Amino acid sequence: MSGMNSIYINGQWQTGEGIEFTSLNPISNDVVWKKQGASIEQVKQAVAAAKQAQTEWALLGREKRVEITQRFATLLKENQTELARTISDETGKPTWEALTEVTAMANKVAISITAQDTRASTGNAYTGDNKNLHLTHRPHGVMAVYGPYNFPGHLPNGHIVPALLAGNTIVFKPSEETPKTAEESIKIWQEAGLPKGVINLVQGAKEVGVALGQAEIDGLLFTGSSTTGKILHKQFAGKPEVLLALEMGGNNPLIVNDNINVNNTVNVILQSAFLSAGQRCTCARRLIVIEGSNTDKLLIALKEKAAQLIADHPDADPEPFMGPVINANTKQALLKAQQDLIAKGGKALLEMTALDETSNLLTPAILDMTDAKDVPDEEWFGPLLQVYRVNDFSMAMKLANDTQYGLSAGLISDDATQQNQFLNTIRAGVVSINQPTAGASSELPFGGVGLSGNHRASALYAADYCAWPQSLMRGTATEELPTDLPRGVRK
Ligand SMILES: NC(=O)c1ccc[n+]([C@@H]2O[C@H](COP(=O)([O-])OP(=O)(O)OC[C@H]3O[C@@H](n4cnc5c(N)ncnc54)[C@H](O)[C@@H]3O)[C@@H](O)[C@H]2O)c1
Ligand SMILES: O=CCC[C@H](NC(=O)CCC(=O)O)C(=O)O
Repeated sequence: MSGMNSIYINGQWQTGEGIEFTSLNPISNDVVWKKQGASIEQVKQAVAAAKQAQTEWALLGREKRVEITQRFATLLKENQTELARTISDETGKPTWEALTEVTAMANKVAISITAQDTRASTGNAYTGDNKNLHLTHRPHGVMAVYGPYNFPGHLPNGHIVPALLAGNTIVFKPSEETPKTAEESIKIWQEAGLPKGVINLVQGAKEVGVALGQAEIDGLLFTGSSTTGKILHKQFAGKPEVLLALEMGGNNPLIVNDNINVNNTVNVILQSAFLSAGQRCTCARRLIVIEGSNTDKLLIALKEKAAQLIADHPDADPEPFMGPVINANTKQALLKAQQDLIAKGGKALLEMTALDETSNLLTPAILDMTDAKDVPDEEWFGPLLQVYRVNDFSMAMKLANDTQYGLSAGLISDDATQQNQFLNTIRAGVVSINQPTAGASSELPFGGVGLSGNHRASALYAADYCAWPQSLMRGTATEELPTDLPRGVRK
């Protein structure tokens, strides 16, 4: 494979014939990857190759598909150091965190196999007594998978593995920020023995995403921003035959009761808000504190410990808590968002600053927005936490649900009544009690309501959107067919 090959179609690496683009290390600004993306014609070829390969892949049988995905998991473990290095190079994530991402990718295989067995079996899934009834699940066909930059390995993998197990073929369009991670992941699939055409890779920015959405695909599995998700949703209106799964962002609330252990609570808040420099879709964006004797103590301790979080390059010594944000535009947008929020009446308990001119390392921001006016209901994807002080739990719940999104939400409280009310009334797909909001489990469904998703949850439930159920009512021999109609026939 020559160095400039960037596109993988029908088992062959090719030079891209589209727009050249670059992925930069977000700390050093060194070039990590620079190649041409796919042309519209290459996108069409990738979809055609996936279509061509699909029937044979589905007929190969589940056992063989399981075997190949398991080999992929083994190879991920064998290559974890190199793949984690690339993830860190492209995203700036600490090495420890990039390694957990590769582990999550490998673990996804066993979880997806079990999920498929229990939720969308390709055998007979009917469990009743009627011998004539059968239930199985069939693949959709060609699935387009769109990835975000924040988990460039794990999140696309969470669509790809279950889709392949179900017998679909894939055209993968990764984030333009993280092409090298995608390239290396595809090479691992290649080594795992995936037949040609079963997985195809088209690199590029938005224009490649648009072209893929206009091609003859049977499903589109998207993880990314609500802005892009809404565009795709409009684009697929009137196309019920295309499966659309949207995993999008959130403006996630975290409620904290007053009667809590301050030190431990601070740790949960920091993990919720600033893990991955706030670049997790489940990160808490709004901290809602119920006023009481601990409030001032909690906010002072939060500010002090947040100021001690180390933002540095992936293998710095001492080890960093977090890395940079993804690029210079995002860094500037976050600094501007902070200014705008302060202009709306926010008070900086801890101000976000750029650590230097050239890298995209930012320190965390904690803004008290209690007296601010007209605060937009927006997701700022970075280390920016808004604080709201409220008088009681019912005000906290009202504010928590005052969002068009509904991805994650958390409560820190030992009060059983509050816990119960929270669970019964919070509008969010991924909820936590006395646990960080970020770090959701792959062993549960993962997805949001409102603007955060379209009710096609991923992780454990990805098996559901990767296949459609086929119900069969099977009679015995034609000889056994009824000799007459049961009623309504003139004799
Ligand atoms: N709910 C989840 O599971 C989840 C997980 C991770 C990230 N996210 C969200 O993703 C966002 C960060 O990721 P991002 O910035 O890479 O998202 P993004 O929406 O900018 O990009 C996602 C993908 O869509 C492509 N794309 C962009 N515009 C397009 C268009 N008009 N048509 C077709 N494709 C297009 C991009 O090239 C990329 O591959 C955050 O909002 C975060 O909350 C959600
Ligand atoms: O950035 C969005 C994903 C964040 C991550 N969630 C998961 O990994 C869900 C589980 C899965 O998809 O397997 C998190 O909550 O940290």
